[in-house]
Amino acid sequence: MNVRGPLVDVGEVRQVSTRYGERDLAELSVRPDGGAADPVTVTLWGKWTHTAEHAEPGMDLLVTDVERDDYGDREGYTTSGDSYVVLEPDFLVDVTDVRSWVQCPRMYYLNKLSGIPLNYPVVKGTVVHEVFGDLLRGVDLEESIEDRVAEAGLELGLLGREREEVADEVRRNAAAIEGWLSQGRLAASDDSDGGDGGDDAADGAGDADRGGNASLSDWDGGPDESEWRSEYTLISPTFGIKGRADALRRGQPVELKTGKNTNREPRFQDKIQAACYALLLRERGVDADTGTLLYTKNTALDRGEASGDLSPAKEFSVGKGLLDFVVRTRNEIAAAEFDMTVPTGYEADATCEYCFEQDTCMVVSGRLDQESKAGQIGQALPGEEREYFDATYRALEEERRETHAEYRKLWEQTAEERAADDRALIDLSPIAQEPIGDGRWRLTARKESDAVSKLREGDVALASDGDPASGHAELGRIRTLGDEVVVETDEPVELRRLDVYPSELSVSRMHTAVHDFVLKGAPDRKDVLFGRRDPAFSDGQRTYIDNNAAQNDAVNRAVNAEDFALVHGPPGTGKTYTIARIVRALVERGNRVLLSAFTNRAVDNALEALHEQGFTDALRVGTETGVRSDMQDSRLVTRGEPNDRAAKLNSAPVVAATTSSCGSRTMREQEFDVALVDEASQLTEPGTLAAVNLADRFVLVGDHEQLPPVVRAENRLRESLFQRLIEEQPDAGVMLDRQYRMSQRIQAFSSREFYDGKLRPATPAVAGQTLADLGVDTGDLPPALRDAVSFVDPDGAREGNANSVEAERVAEVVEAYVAAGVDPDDIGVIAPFRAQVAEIGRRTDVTVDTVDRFQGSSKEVIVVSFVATGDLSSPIFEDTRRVNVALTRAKKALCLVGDADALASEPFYERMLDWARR
Ligand SMILES: Nc1ncnc2c1ncn2[C@@H]1O[C@H](COP(=O)(O)OP(=O)(O)OP(=O)(O)O)[C@@H](O)[C@H]1O
Repeated sequence: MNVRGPLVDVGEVRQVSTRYGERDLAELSVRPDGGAADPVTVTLWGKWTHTAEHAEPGMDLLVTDVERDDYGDREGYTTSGDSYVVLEPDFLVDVTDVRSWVQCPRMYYLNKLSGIPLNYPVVKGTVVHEVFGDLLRGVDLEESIEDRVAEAGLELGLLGREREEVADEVRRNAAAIEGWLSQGRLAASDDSDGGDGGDDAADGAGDADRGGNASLSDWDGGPDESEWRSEYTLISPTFGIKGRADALRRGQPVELKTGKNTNREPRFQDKIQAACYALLLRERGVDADTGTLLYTKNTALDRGEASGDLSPAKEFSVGKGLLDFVVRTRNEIAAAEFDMTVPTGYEADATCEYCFEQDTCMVVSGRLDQESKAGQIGQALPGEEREYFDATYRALEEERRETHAEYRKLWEQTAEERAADDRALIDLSPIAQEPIGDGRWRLTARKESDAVSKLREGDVALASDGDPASGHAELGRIRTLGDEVVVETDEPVELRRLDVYPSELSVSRMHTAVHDFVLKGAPDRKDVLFGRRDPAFSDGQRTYIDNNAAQNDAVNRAVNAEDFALVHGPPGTGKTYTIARIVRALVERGNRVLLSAFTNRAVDNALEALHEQGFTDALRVGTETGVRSDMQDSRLVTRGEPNDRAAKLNSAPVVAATTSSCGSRTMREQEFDVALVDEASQLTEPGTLAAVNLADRFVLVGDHEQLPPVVRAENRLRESLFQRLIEEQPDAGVMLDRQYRMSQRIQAFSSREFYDGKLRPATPAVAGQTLADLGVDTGDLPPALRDAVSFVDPDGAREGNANSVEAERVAEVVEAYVAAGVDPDDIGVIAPFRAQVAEIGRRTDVTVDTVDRFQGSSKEVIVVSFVATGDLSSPIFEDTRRVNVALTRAKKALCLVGDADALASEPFYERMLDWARR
C-alpha cells in the first residue's frame, strides 16, 4: 500500500543498531488522504533518509509499498525494499532537467534562465535525432539526411554552415546508428539477446524490414521482441517526472548522444536519463531493466583497449538502486523548487574548472549576487533590478506550478469529467493514421457527439489512444475540428481522445526574456524601465495621417521615441491602421522593424493593413498552420538551402511574428531598431520583453481596459508592461479617441465607463449607422429589438454555467434579426461561459463564442447572454474589462439578454441596464 499526504513534521536523521548493523532512519509525520486523516508516522530507512533531509512540513509526500509498523497505539508505516519515496509528486520534473541536475544543480538553474541558444551542436544534434527516428521508420539514410538538413536550413544558415558540410557530419554520426541498428536486427532475428558488440555487425546496408514500421501502430504496453518505437512521450503521476524518450526498443529505453564516449561505461548523467525512462516505463508495467546509450561519434564497432571502447552502443542494467537514485535526485529538484531556492553548485561534486558553463555561471552569480561554487565575477546589479528579477522569477515559477496542476487533471479527472470541463474531446472513433512526409502523421477520427471544448483548430493538443497518462499519447496540432477531427503528430496514435495540453513553453520563454532583459539588456533601456530616467523623444512633427489627429500624434510619438512610446487604442479606433502607418514611417527612415503581437491573428491583421497601404516588404515568421492562408506568400519558409534561408531573414526590413516566436532561438538572434507590439495589454511583462529585447526602441499598442494577460497564477504577471508604463509614464502615450466601428448609441456606455467619455465616433456616418443601412426595415423587428441597444429578460434560471431558457431566447432574438433581413454572417453571440456557448450553439447557426474569441473582431449585430440569475455572487464576465469587450463588438445593433433583477444588484451592471433600457 501507499501513504500519501502533506508532511506535518520531519524528524532528524539518526542512526540505530539493527540486526543488519548500523542503519540510518528518519521519522516523518504525514496526514494521509490529502491531509484529511489523522497524522501517521512513516519511517524512512537507509538512503531514503536523504529525501528526509530535503523534506519540510507542508510538502506533499508519497511513500509506495510501505509496511505497517504500529508503535504502541500509534499508526505507523515503514519503507520496504520495494518502496519509493516521492516529494511533491505533483511537481513534474522533466527528464532532461534530472540529467542536468546530476551534472550540477547550478547548470539546471542556468539552463532554465537562458534557454537553449542557437548553436551548432544543438542544431546538429536535432538533425541527428531526426535521422535516427527516420531510420527506425525505415526511411532511406541518404533521403533522410537530405530531408532533415534541409528542414534545419534556416538555423544552419544563421550559424553560417554549408549544407554539404553538415550533411557529411550527420552522415558520420548516422553511420554508427545505422551499423548498430542493423546489428540489432540481426541479433533479434537470431533470437539472441542482441544489441551487444559483435563482429558480424559489418553488414550495415539498408534493409527494408528494419524499423518495425508496420508494428508501430498498436503497441499496447506489451512490446514484442522485434519492436522499435521512436520518440515516446511519457508522464509519471507517481514519480512526478515527464519526458520524451528518444526510442524504445522492445520496451527498453534507448538514448542517442551526438558525442563521443570511449569509456566502457555510459556517462553517468546519460545513464540517469535512460534510467528515468526505465522508471516511467515500469510504472506502466513494462519490465524495463536495461538502458542503452548510443554515442554517435563512436565509429568503430569493435572494442579496442588501446583506443578505448569505441562501440557506439553502451548498455547497462537498470537496478532498483539506480532507480532509487533517480527518484532521490528528482526529490532534490522538487524540494528546491518548493522553496524556490537558487542552487549554488556546492550540492554537486562536479569540478567547476572543467565545466563549459563556468564563465556564464560566474557572471550570473556575480550580477545577481548569488552564492556560487564557481565564484563570482563582475559587479552586482542595482538592488531594484535584482528584486525585479527575483520577484518575476517567483511569479513565473508559480505559473509553472499552475501549469502542472493543469497536467495533473489529465489523470486526476476521469475522461468524462475532463470532457464535461471542456478540457477534452473523448470517445472519438479512429478512422485513419497516414504518413504525410517529413516523418509526420495525419490522424483522423470521427467525433460522434456535438461535444465542445476549449480546443480550437491550430492548437497543439495531446492526442491519445484514450488514456493520455498511462496509454499512448503524442503532441499534435489540430488541423480540422468538426464532425471529423484531424491531428498531425510526429508519431502515429489511435486517435480516441484529444486533450488540452498545458505547455510549459511559454513559462520557459518568459524566463529567458527576463534573463535577457535584466542580465543582458542595454543599461539605457533598464534606466527607463526601472524608472531611473524618463523616456526621451526627439522633436519634429509631420503629417502622416490627415484625417485623425490622435492617430497622427501616435505616429509622430512612435517615430520620435528614443526609448519607447505607447499607443492606447480603445475598440475600433484604428489601431491596426495606425500600426501599419508607423511601420511604414519607420522603414522610410531606414529603420529595421519587428512587428509583433500576442496572437497570430493580430500579426496577420497588421500585415494585411500594411499590404493595403501598399507595403509588401514584410516577412512573416511563423508555422504554416499558425499563419493565415492569405499571408502564406509572405511567410518565411525555414526549409531549404541554409545561406539562402538565412539571407532572406537577415535582409528583411520588417519581420512579423508573435511575441511567443520572438522567444525562439532563431528570433533571439535577430536585431531590430524598433519593436512594435500590438495587443500589448494582453501580454505579461516578460511576454512583452521577449519582443522588446530584440530592438533598440519599442512601441506598445494596446488597451488596458480590454482583456488582461491570460495567466493561471494570481500574481504580478497579470499586469502588462503596457499598463504599468501607461500608469507610470502617461506622457509617453497617446490615446486614439475616434472610433470607426460603433454607432453613437452603442459606444456611449463604454466611452463613459472606461474612457472618461473621451471616445467618440470618428465620423457622422459612423455615429449615425443603423440596420437600415443593411437594407433592413426596423419596423419588421419585434418592438423590443428596434432600438440600436436593447434589453431582453427571458426569465430563465442559471444551472451551473448555463441557462437553457435564456439560450432559447437568444436563439429567438437571432431569428428575429434574420427574419428582418440581417445576414446570419453579420450576427455574433457572446456568452461568458463555454457551457452557455454550447447551449446556444445547439440552437442557432450563427457564430457563438466567449469574449476571448471575439476580442479584435466585430459584427453588425451582437447578442450578449449574461446567464446569471438571482444574485451576482459569482462574477459574470470575471471582470468588467471583459464586459467592455463584449459590448463594443457591435456596429449597428446590440441586444443584451439577461436577468434584470440579478444585473440590477450590482452598480456597474445596473448602469448598463439603464443605458440599454433607455
Ligand atoms: N484614419 C482613418 N481614416 C479612415 N479610416 C480609418 C482610419 N483609421 C481606421 N480606419 C478604419 O477603421 C476601421 C477599424 O480600424 P482598425 O481595424 O485599424 O481598428 P482596430 O483599432 O485595430 O480595431 P480593434 O479594436 O478590433 O483592434 C478599419 O476599417 C480602418 O480602415
